[in-house]
Amino acid sequence: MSQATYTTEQIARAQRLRLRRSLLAFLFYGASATVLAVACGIGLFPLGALYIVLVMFLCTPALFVALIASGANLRWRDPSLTEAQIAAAMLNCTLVLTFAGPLRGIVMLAYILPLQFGAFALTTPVLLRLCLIPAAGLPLAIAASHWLGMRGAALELELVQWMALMLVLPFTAYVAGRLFDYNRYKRLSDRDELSGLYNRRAALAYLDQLTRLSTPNQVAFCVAVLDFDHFKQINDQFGHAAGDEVIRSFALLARDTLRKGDVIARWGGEEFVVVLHGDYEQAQHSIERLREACAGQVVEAVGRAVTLSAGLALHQPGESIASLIERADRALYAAKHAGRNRTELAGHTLDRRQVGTAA
Ligand SMILES: Nc1nc2c(ncn2[C@@H]2O[C@H](COP(=O)(O)OP(=O)(O)OP(=O)(O)O)[C@@H](O)[C@H]2O)c(=O)[nH]1
Repeated sequence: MSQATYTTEQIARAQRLRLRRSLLAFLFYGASATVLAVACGIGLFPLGALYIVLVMFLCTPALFVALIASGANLRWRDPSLTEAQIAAAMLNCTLVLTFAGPLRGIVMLAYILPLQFGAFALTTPVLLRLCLIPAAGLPLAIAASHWLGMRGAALELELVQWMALMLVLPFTAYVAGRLFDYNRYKRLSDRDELSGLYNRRAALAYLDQLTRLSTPNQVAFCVAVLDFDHFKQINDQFGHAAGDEVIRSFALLARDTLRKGDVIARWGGEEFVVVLHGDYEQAQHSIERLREACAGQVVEAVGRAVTLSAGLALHQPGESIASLIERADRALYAAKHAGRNRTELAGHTLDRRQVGTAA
């Protein structure tokens, strides 16, 4: 598999996610439109304004969905268009506020909602920059509504409400931005830089959690230790960068091949650990599928497939992580000895059974 091929796959996956998120905006706008329609029904929002707002509420998410579906978003610095979508939602909120009359005091709180979508995705400075829209937009909406003769509260009250909003919004932006920082830090500390997989620390934390669950409730899980065959030769023959490429393409293959819920981590060097849920048979199936997929995937940087060997161990109730890994490691050693490109099961006794062989 070439670098270009899996980059395309990654982009397609990210685009699907972005599209799903943008489609969710229809729900947000739909719910807001329903509230406004009710307000209109009881005479608190003008019908003519409702039509204008409905058109905007339909066109705005449709525009973003079209940009993402067509791939035009990929030309943006942030292809998720998160900042643009939040800005658009805030502008729409300003439009509603222009016609909100006596409802303005409560409707202005709706500025907080789009900001929350920026949590985990945008930094505090960007979120604070977005707060400039309500900071300037709300006074403009108030001025326009007074000019249109649709005033809500007394100007003094409107001013105090605006000031209160200016207190709440930057604080919300700050908290949302901190969530982004936390998320980024967590990703950096849990992930292996080269492969993008979980690192050893994250895998150990996950295993620790599982072993705690496993003892009283008998949650079955297995651990596999995987290791590329003759990887030193790959490095010696094609160079370290090509070796890195093998690791990267394997990481992508593993993500696509393993079952949902199986967790793979780069244990170190060219060694990986997979935590597999279910019993021995199911785990064995999953690892064999991965091993076979790896053996069948030509890595462009080296012009051939690179095989791997695996050792699989079923966690015994009360067993420590170190013992579990050691048993899987011993099974891996046996797989290497038995000729590589195969999976060996770690028996609870000394008896080990070969379960997969090279084609
Ligand atoms: N390119 C690259 N190579 C690495 C990395 N980490 C470890 N290696 C190399 O992986 C190789 C592992 O070699 P060995 O432990 O001898 O094992 P092997 O050649 O795979 O042989 P078997 O495991 O017995 O099949 C060494 O040459 C390491 O330098 C890495 O991040 N990138």
